Amino acid sequence: MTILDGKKVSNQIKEEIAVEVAKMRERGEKVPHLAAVIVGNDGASLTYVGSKVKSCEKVGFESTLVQLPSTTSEQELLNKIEELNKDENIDGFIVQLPLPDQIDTQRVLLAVDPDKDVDGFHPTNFGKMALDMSTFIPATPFGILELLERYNVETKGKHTVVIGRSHIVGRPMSILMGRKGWPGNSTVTLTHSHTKNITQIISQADIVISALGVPNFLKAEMVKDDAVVIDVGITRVPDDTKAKGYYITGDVDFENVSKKASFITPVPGGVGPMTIAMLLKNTLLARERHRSKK
Ligand SMILES: Nc1nc(=O)c2c([nH]1)NC[C@@H]1CN(c3ccc(C(=O)N[C@@H](CCC(=O)O)C(=O)O)cc3)C=[N+]21
Repeated sequence: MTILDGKKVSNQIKEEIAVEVAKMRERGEKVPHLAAVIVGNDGASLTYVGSKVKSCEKVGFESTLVQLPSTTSEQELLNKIEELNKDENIDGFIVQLPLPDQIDTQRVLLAVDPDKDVDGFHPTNFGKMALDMSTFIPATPFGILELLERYNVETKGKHTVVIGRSHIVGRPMSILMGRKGWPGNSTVTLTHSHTKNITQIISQADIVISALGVPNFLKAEMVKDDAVVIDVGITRVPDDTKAKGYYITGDVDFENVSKKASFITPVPGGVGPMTIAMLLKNTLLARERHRSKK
């Protein structure tokens, strides 16, 4: 069994990006600038955005954190997005999800300039991804592909079962694993809350990608021997004995599933850190594209 060490690989990727940024500086070029917009003060969202900003500093990017109150109206957020779209200094930005109820997420995602959409959530970019055109691939699926690639995991002809059809993980992952090339060329089954015989389907999977958010959902008896197991679930479980008052767990019963799997991602330290590294990679790409356009 091999652990797909997202922490380690994400640090390697950040080092590679830092080298590129240092070259940009030496050439006297502008370095990439990422902005993150967060509405409200959800604890987990603040943690993620905080680590995105910290990672920017680590690789030498410029970063801007835009914090708006939870009472922000949709129009106020759209105005902020327009400002970021027009700001020549900003190469890419993200609007952290989920957004408060008074804001229509679809309208917000449509307002982001596709050339600055480093999350890859705009329909233009999502469509390009599905059509194998060059674009920004959503960071979490991109991170999973990168892990499979760096650990030389065979995906061709394999049966990949994706659990969960969210717009930011399950849906794009199902498209990417079935694309031509590697990592891809897989036969994909996308499962969700209305899937019948889900345990039977999972038992046939060579590769399982669980993006459900239900702790301990995936148990050892559900996966076949030597399966590749990717755990995208991240749940904070309240626990008074921990310093932070909670611990983090994935969808997978790691202790037992890891005994059966050929490759497996841990939580924490798996897909999460890869997500951040790939967001930085997309931002570097955005900078390079903006430069070559001028
Ligand atoms: N517009 C937008 N883009 C996103 O990419 C996006 C988003 N909204 N909303 C929420 C999800 C979730 N997400 C994570 C990123 C890093 C970790 C991460 O680094 N996790 C650490 C643990 C961090 C902790 O202490 O909670 C780990 O797994 O090791 C987790 C989750 C990005 N998302």
